[in-house]
Amino acid sequence: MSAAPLALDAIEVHAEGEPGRILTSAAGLVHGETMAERLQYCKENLDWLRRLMLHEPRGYPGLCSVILLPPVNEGSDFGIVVLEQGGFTPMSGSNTICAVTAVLEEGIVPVRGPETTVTIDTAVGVVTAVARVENGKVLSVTVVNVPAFVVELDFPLQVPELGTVPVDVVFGGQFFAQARVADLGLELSPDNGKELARAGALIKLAALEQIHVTHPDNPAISGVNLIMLHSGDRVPGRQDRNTVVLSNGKLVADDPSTWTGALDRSPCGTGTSARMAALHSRGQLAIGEDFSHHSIIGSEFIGRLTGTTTVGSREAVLPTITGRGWVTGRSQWLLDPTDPFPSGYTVGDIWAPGA
Ligand SMILES: O=C(O)[C@H]1NCC[C@@H]1O
Repeated sequence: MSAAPLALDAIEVHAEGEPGRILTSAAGLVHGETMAERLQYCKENLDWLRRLMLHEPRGYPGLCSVILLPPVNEGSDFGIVVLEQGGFTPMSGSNTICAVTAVLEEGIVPVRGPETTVTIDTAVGVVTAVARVENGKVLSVTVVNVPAFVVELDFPLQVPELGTVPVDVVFGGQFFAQARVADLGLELSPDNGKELARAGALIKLAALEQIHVTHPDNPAISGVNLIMLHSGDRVPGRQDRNTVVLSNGKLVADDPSTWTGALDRSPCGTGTSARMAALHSRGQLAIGEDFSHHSIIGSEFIGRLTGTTTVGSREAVLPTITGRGWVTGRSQWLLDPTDPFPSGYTVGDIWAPGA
């Protein structure tokens, strides 16, 4: 008799265009008492699972995923660890919106009223989300994110091919380097996706070498993870827009021309949080003001800063992000013991070498 395949249940969701595969039965694979220990366990032991889900033949370059976990804090509904193409991450806005939409619409967490508050443990702290629900349908999710803070504005990053690119180094749940797209001679249009992804790859390679950042309260969270290209100074009446370039596998330092990143299809929740911290620091966004942030496909998150705080010795802001999620499918993913690709595979036509 042959051994049974590994079976993982999932709810497929997208938040303003960004796909998130919510794994509802993978918690048994993750160990650790705290969320930080669980994230570390995933990084050290479960990269095969990340690649199994996100790579071919079960995944695609634009896909993210989330492992739903039992809560570690009293009063929390569940915990999350996020699987992105570049690795495991502690927090993600679009993926939190996907997870909250999935658990409420599929009855994993009960709907407690037309405004249901869900409390989520992450490795960067407790995040709450308020879902507006009508007849079982989640209309929108407001994520009350962890504090966001600026590390440095206009850091002069030396980027091969692009020259000196001023970037804001900012934390919004993960670390970002954020550049004005005009400084790269590019425009934020879906048709420019390849050029934007390539510029993001070049900036990320440079950022990994030249920018060294660590979260003051959580030394395990370090290094620039994502690159945002944005529309620049906040100008009244002009639409604020951005794209975040997601690492698609390993960056190949000696041959960035082969790199094939994917752009976040949503306006990026952690990126929008970080962007609001930079705008606030520049005097371009007040506490309590709505910040309408559009993605490369024109979808929108509404961000808002609800107050200020400190993180370590840094001034920080308290961001919320509101967006919508839609369930696109229910799935069960199998891994047969005889499958010759137990952690999927990638091919250089659509993936980075070494992904
Ligand atoms: O919304 C966000 O924060 C994200 N979307 C995909 C990658 C980032 O984690």
